[in-house]
Amino acid sequence: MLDRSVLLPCLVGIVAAIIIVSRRGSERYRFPPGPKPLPLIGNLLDAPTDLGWYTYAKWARQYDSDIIHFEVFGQHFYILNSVRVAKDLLERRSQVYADRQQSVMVQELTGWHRVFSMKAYGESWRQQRRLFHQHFRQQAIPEYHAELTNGARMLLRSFLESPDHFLEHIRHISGGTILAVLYGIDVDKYSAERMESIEKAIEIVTEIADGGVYLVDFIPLLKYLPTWFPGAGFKRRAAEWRIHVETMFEAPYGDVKRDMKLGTAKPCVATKLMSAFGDKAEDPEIEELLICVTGTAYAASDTIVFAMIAFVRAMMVFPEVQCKAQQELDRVVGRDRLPVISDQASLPYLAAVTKELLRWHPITPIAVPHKSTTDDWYDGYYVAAGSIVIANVWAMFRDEERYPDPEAFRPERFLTAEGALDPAVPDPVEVFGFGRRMCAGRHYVDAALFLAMAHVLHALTIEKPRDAQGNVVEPPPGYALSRLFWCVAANASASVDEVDDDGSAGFAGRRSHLRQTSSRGLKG
Ligand code: HEM
Repeated sequence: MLDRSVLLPCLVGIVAAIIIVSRRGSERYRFPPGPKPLPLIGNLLDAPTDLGWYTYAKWARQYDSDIIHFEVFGQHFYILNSVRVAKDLLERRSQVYADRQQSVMVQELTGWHRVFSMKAYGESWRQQRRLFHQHFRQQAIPEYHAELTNGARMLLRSFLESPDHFLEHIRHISGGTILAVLYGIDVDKYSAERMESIEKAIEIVTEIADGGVYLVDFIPLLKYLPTWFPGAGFKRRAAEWRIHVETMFEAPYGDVKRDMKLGTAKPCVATKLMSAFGDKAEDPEIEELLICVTGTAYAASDTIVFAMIAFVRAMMVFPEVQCKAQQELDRVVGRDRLPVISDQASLPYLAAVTKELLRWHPITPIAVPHKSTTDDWYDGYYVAAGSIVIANVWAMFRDEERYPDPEAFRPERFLTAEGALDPAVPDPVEVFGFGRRMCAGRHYVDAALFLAMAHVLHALTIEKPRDAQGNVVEPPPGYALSRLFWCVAANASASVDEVDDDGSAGFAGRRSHLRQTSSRGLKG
C-alpha cells in the first residue's frame, strides 16, 4: 500500500518534469525569471522558509521583474511584487486566480476545512462568503459599534489594572469582542475555555506552518495509514489538534443554540443566522454551514491582535507621531470624554496613522496565497494551471514611487498640506488582499482598530521600557515579535486610573490628573 502510494506520485512527478523540461525551450511556455531550478527538486534549496517577502523582493530586484517564478517538486510558484501585476492577475482575471491550495494535513486531518478563507473556489465557498458578507458588509458594522466600544474600554481598563499582562489583554479583549458579536457571549464574563480554544487552534496552524512540509500533502494516500502505523505520527498529532479546532468551531455555537432554545440568547450574528433559516437551522447541513460561517469570523479575528501589537510598537518607536495623534484627539474629542465611533470622520491624522501602520508593518506581508485554475499567459509569460500565486504586499508597500522613503513611518504622506486625507495617495488596501478572495472582514477591522487605537491614545502614552539601570530598551526591528518585545509592550505608561463604562464620568474626573501625569505636555 505504502509502496504504491509512493510510486504513483513519483511517476506523476517524473512525467510532469519531462513535460516541463520539453516545454521549457518553447517560447509559449516561457516562465517569468527566477532562481534556476535543479532537476526534480526544483528550487527546494532556494525557497525561503521564513520571512519570504524579503527574499521575494530581493529576487524582484535581482531579476529586474515584478513577477518571479520558482518551482518545488513540479509545483509552480509565482510571486507578484507590484500592485500593477497583482491587480492585473488577481483582480482583472479573478475568475482564474480565486482558488486556494488545499492541504491534507491542515484542512482534512486537523479540521480547518471549515474555515472558508482556506476553501477551494467553488459553490461551497461562495455560499459561505455570501452569508458572511450579509453580516460583515459595511452597512452591517454599526450593529457592532456598541460591542466594539465596550471592548475598547475594557482594553483600557485592563491596561491600567495590569500593564504587565499587556499581550494577554489584547488577545482576550479582541477575542472576547468577536465572541460577543458572533455568539452573544458576554465580553465581561468570557470563559477562559472559549478563549483558549481559539488560541490553541491558531497555534496549531502556526505550528504546522513552522513544521515545514508534511509528506501527506505530497502523497495524500498516506492519510489512510492507521494511527498505530510506524511513521504515522502526523496522524496522531492531527487527531490531538483536531479536538481544539473542533472546540473552537462547535462550543460557542452550541452555547447559542442552547440559549436560543431557553429563550435567553443575546442577539448576535449566530442568532440572526439561525432565525433566518427558521426550522431548517437544525438540519445537519445547514447547521454545518452556520458553524463554518461563524467559526471563520472567529478564527480570522486573531489578525486584529497582530495589528494592535504593531500599533503599540509603532507608538513606542515614533513618539512624535503618538504625540500628534493625541493632540488631534484632544482637539476633536476634548478631555472630558472618551472617543466614540462618530469621531472617526473628524480624526484624519489618526486615519493616516492607521493607513501608515498597515503599510509600514503589514501583518499579512504576503497576504494569503491564491491558486490558478486554468493555464494563463501574462506579459508573454506562461502561468500553469494549479500554480500558487503569492502577492508580495510587503514589496508593494516598499515601492518608492507609491510611497517615497518607504521605511520611514510618516502618516503625513497620506495627508494634504491642510491636514485632510489626500485622495491622490494610494490607500494600502492591498493589505486585505485581492479580487474575489479579498478580506471579507475589513469593515469590521476599520471600526475595531479605530476604537481601540483612539481609546489607547486618548488615555495612555506608550513609552519604551527601561531596564533595572534605567536605560531605555529598544524594541527589536522588523517582524521579530520576540519575548523582549512583550516586555517592552508591557511598559505602557498609564495616564488615568479608571475608565467608567459610559466613558465619561471616570475619565472627566481624572482630567487634571491626566494633565499632570501625561508626558504629552498638556497645559491645565
Ligand atoms: C488587520 C486585520 C486583518 C487583515 C490585515 C486581514 C487580511 C486578510 C487577507 C490578506 C486575506 C486574504 C485575501 C486574499 O486572499 O487575497 C483575508 C481574508 C479573509 N479575512 Fe481578513 N484580515 C484582517 C481581519 C479580519 C477579520 C477581523 C475578519 C472577520 C471578522 C476577517 C475575515 C476574513 C475572511 C472571511 C477572509 C476570507 C476571504 C475569502 O477567502 O473569501 N479578516 N484577510
